[in-house]
Amino acid sequence: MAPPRDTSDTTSTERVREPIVSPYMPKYPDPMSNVSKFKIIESTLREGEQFANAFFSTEKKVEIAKALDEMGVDYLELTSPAASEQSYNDCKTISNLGLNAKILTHTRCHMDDAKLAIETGVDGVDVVIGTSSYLREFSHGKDMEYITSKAIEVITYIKEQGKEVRFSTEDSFRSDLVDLLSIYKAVDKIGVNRVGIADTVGCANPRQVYELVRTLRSVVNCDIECHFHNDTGCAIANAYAALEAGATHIDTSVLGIGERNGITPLGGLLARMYTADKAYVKNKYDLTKIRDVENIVADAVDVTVPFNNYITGYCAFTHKAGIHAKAILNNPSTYEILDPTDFNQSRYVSIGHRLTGWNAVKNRIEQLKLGLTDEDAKQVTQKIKELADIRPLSLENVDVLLRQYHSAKETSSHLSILQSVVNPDQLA
Ligand SMILES: CC(=O)SCCNC(=O)CCNC(=O)[C@H](O)C(C)(C)COP(=O)(O)OP(=O)(O)OC[C@H]1O[C@@H](n2cnc3c(N)ncnc32)[C@H](O)[C@@H]1OP(=O)(O)O
Ligand SMILES: O=C(O)CCC(=O)C(=O)O
Ligand SMILES: [Zn+2]
Repeated sequence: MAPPRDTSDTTSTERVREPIVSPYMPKYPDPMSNVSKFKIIESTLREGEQFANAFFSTEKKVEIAKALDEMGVDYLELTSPAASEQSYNDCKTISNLGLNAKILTHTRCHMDDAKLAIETGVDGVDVVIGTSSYLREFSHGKDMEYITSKAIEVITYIKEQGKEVRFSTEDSFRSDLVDLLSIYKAVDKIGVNRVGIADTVGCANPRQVYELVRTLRSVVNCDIECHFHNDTGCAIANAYAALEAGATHIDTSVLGIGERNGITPLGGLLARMYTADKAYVKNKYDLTKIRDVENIVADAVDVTVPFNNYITGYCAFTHKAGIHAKAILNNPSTYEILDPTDFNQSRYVSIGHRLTGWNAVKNRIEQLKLGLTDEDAKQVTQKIKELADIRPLSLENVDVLLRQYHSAKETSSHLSILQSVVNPDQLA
């Protein structure tokens, strides 16, 4: 049994933890799995610009690019230079910042776009074209034969310019498997750096992702990038399944912003991967910067960080029910898989409500150094519950109650103590 821990401060983040051995990790690691050596292609400045609210000035793009670079993301993907003159200039500006992250831009499978991309000085080009029957018929109108020969022409050109190149099939999960494997094989043969799988409409589930990536892994030698939309809530799980199956790169955006309801969020992916390989994630990425990056982006696109956001949601590390609170105060690992201190976040134990328990209240009494007994803690807990049945209490309300109980105890007989403490209206 784990020994009890120091429980002194409900907001303290300085606690020693047991090493966490996840029961879900395979006993014998799969050599094809990349959960311990993945790379992040951060696409806030490409996919994120496709979010309905997004308008990024050059200055804002530079600020976001620098913040993501400081966090340690491997790549930054930028909007196509074909989109507008400013987009073209922004590719140049960000390529010239001298960041550690490699700079990519994202283009159609077209020579004109590829040439523009090269002009901007990016490190690499992410080329994409739809292969599903929907997109072949209603988007670009090209058949697989045309797509394959155009892909070979564009990839060859980009490689000749000494740049990194990735070829991706849009709407991969609604594309024909034979078509997919044949085109990936063809581009792998001519030395593409990565192939990409895209769940453009967010229809895939983790099992389908695992199967497709595993199959592809046995067909190509190059790296495999994956891009998941979140329409049906699987974007993080799909990214994880892809890495387990052998994908090497995952696309993210800050807060998941993108077309419709977006893609795999950077913070959510890091939370998931931290659980799988804490050392890799902590050493590679500066997790303490997640909140700052999210605030910059939330502010830029005029949204608030969701209350239940991974890591940074306002209640992500708040424990409420009495049973949870007691155990958390003894050992945070009981109800936390993420250590808030690793993310520069604080843990809170909420006590001003009807679900509270005397152990949590006792912890607060100790913090306030009121020197009450366990019996006192139990009695005052009952009073908190009584008041909180009418409305929740703030921590300040609870503190007033505890201090009043403490002074009443010093001056009154035991039985009158609880009658002398405030009623909820006085706590307002
Ligand atoms: C799933 C994704 O998110 S993919 C990335 C999406 N990103 C963007 O669209 C970037 C922003 N886009 C733009 O600024 C514009 O759409 C541009 C500059 C790319 C093209 O603009 P326009 O020339 O006015 O064409 P429009 O947007 O109406 O239609 C897209 C054109 O690209 C073609 N096209 C679409 N996808 C591809 C592709 N992957 N490869 C090659 N051509 C393509 C279409 O056939 C169509 O060509 P058309 O002019 O012969 O009809
Ligand atoms: O280039 C890619 O792989 C992904 C393009 C995209 O945004 C999508 O298909 O949703
Ligand atoms: Zn997308």
